[in-house]
Amino acid sequence: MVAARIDGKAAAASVVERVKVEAARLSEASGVRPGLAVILVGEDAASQVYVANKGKMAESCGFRSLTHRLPAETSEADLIALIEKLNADPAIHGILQQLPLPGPLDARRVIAAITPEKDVDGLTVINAGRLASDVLDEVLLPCTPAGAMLLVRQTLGDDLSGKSAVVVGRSQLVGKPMARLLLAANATVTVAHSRTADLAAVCRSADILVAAVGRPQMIRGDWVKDGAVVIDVGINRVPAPEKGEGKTRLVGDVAYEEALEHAGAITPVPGGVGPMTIAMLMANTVIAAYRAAGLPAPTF
Ligand SMILES: NC(=O)C1=CN([C@@H]2O[C@H](COP(=O)(O)OP(=O)(O)OC[C@H]3O[C@@H](n4cnc5c(N)ncnc54)[C@H](OP(=O)(O)O)[C@@H]3O)[C@@H](O)[C@H]2O)C=CC1
Ligand SMILES: Nc1nc(=O)c2c([nH]1)NC[C@@H]1CN(c3ccc(C(=O)N[C@@H](CCC(=O)O)C(=O)O)cc3)C=[N+]21
Repeated sequence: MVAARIDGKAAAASVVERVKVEAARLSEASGVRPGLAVILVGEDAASQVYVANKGKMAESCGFRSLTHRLPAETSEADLIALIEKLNADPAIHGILQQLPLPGPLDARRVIAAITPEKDVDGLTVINAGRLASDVLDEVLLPCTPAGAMLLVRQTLGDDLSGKSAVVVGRSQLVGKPMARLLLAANATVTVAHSRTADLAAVCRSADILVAAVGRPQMIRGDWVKDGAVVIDVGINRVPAPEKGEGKTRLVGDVAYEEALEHAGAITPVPGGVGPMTIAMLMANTVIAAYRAAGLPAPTF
């Protein structure tokens, strides 16, 4: 079998088209323009790229977009003071604190300062709790699992009854919320992690295999059940001497070429889940703006 390639770039473009329409509708109904504030502390190279992409995408959606770049030495008190100012600013509907934070800054305390209604990364305890408790009409979902789930639904439909899903990774940002979304769609879900015994055998049981580990090409082709849908969340930069000295390329957590021989459908890296993450951030911002205006929010 040769797998179908799941085109995350195209799916992301269609989400962004809907976001633009919904933003225009909101502006007509209430004069509100969605506002997104991104906070970047320090100089993390990868984060710089994501932040620039997010800002460009927000502007193309017609949002007000602000990026706060703070030096790595910023104190926790100053960072939290900025977040509190943004919490109180009626022109801002979404606040995204780029992670990881440098040095002594405590991500848990910083994230906790964000008002849950503006938490477009879905990382506050309140939004994690809403997802865990099926309070889905009020939740803001983490963008990456929400985007990955859209790709699953596009491939298999909305109801995953009778399907087994394996999520490799249990982070707060990706693995755990992904498992909860698959469960909400009626899949039978297993969450694997670094302490799992015989990971290859666990993966082979999956009709839907989600890799969110952060280890380049760890999941081999023969770990993939024939016909499975493979969602590769991993973004790993590896040396690419074939492109020239010192060059790098992005690979996922799945050995893509090998997995192509087994999977029914698979997301590439780049061009899979990554673009969906940014599209879902725009979707969350427009959802937060509708709710702030007291209007029923669109669903994606
Ligand atoms: N496409 C996108 O938009 C995004 C991509 N990413 C990428 O997704 C990947 C995962 O990110 P994130 O969840 O934040 O990462 P974390 O490092 O927070 O979590 C990694 C998870 O993988 C598990 N793990 C590590 N090594 C192994 C192993 N050998 N076998 C099985 N499980 C293992 C860990 O297990 P344990 O809990 O036991 O330590 C942990 O649960 C990264 O490559 C990241 O760059 C992240 C966010 C967005
Ligand atoms: N608070 C927080 N929220 C995040 O969502 C978050 C974060 N911190 N820290 C880092 C990770 C990583 N992440 C990516 C987003 C987009 C692409 C993306 O657009 N990728 C493109 C290509 C990127 C490229 O070429 O460099 C693709 O896969 O096709 C990748 C990775 C969000 N993260």
